[in-house]
Amino acid sequence: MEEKKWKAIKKLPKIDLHLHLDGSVKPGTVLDLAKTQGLILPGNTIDKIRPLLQIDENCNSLKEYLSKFDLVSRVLQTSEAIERVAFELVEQAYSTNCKYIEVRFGPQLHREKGLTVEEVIFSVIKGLKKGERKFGVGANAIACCLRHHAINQNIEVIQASAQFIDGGLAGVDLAGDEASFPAFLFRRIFKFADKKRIPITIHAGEAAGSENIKEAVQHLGATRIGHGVRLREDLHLLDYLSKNKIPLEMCPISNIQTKACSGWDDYPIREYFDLGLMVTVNTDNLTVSNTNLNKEYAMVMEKFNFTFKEIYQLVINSIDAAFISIEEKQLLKKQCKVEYDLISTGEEEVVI
Ligand SMILES: O=c1[nH]cnc2c1ncn2[C@@H]1O[C@H](CO)[C@@H](O)[C@H]1O
Ligand SMILES: [Zn+2]
Repeated sequence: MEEKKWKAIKKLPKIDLHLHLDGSVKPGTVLDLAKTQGLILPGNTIDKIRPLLQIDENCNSLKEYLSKFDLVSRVLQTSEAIERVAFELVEQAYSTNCKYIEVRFGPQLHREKGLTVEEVIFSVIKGLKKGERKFGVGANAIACCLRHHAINQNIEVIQASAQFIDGGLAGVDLAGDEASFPAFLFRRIFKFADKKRIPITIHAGEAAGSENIKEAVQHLGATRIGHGVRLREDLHLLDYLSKNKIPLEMCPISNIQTKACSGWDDYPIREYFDLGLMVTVNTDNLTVSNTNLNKEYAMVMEKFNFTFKEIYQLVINSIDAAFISIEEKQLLKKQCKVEYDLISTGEEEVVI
């Protein structure tokens, strides 16, 4: 990419709405945590541990991608560790000039040493808020139900989440192996979340077809869709999402790695944007996908010829899609506009 454009992308104020905590732990922190916890990992240098946490170009499916979360999970079983990685995630966001993040995690995945669901959520929020204060990056949590977990485990997540709503938790999600567990299996769980008035986003149309997106918006109460790459399989549904401004949290680099489509040439982000869908750009997992928000935006600009003005529209879409109040959105928009005006003429061109 041209140096001038890359500089502009780095300076662009950005938002990340789809970012997993466990998939974004720095390799050095994994080593550090293992050392303090007295755990022996299959590698004791960053060079040895990084490939065990990161997907390579041979990844063939979401299922394979998800296997990269096993190792990191071993060090994320204490309140201190969880709080630390949440704090560091805000710091990582700050380093790419990201102004607001929503961080998702599966509370049930951090209970091997006896933490309660509430304690896990509390630790994540504590770390995020500490980071928010230090780096000036807004940060809220999203609790994930897992597709392979029992109903009562997922109900527990919703129940606990309800206690933290407006106290640092912005919503709930459904994550995990989409190909093996279709969305309709989770109606009861998300009816319950809806009843508790918790905002809902659902991973759908990533490793399975558009029927999961339909189910998510029609029956699970989703007001946002995680990925939604396969929405184009159902044009009627596409029209519905477009008319109702239901945002897609697209994660380009991860979507290519998990084979949500056959490759960059086949990635529908430009098509969706032009059709008026509320497209947003996100990272998914900083470590597993070896990505950051600058890389994601640069990729979109380069591969799909987005002008700088269109790129900024993607940022505005993210603010509109965020699970925050109208006042908070207005504040973020003001903050972003000031920085955007410094790097753009307002036309297609970029000025630095
Ligand atoms: O792209 C994805 N699709 C579906 N599930 C995912 C993705 N990335 C991560 N997770 C799952 O969400 C859990 C909580 O963060 C992770 O442990 C992983 O299993
Ligand atoms: Zn995800």
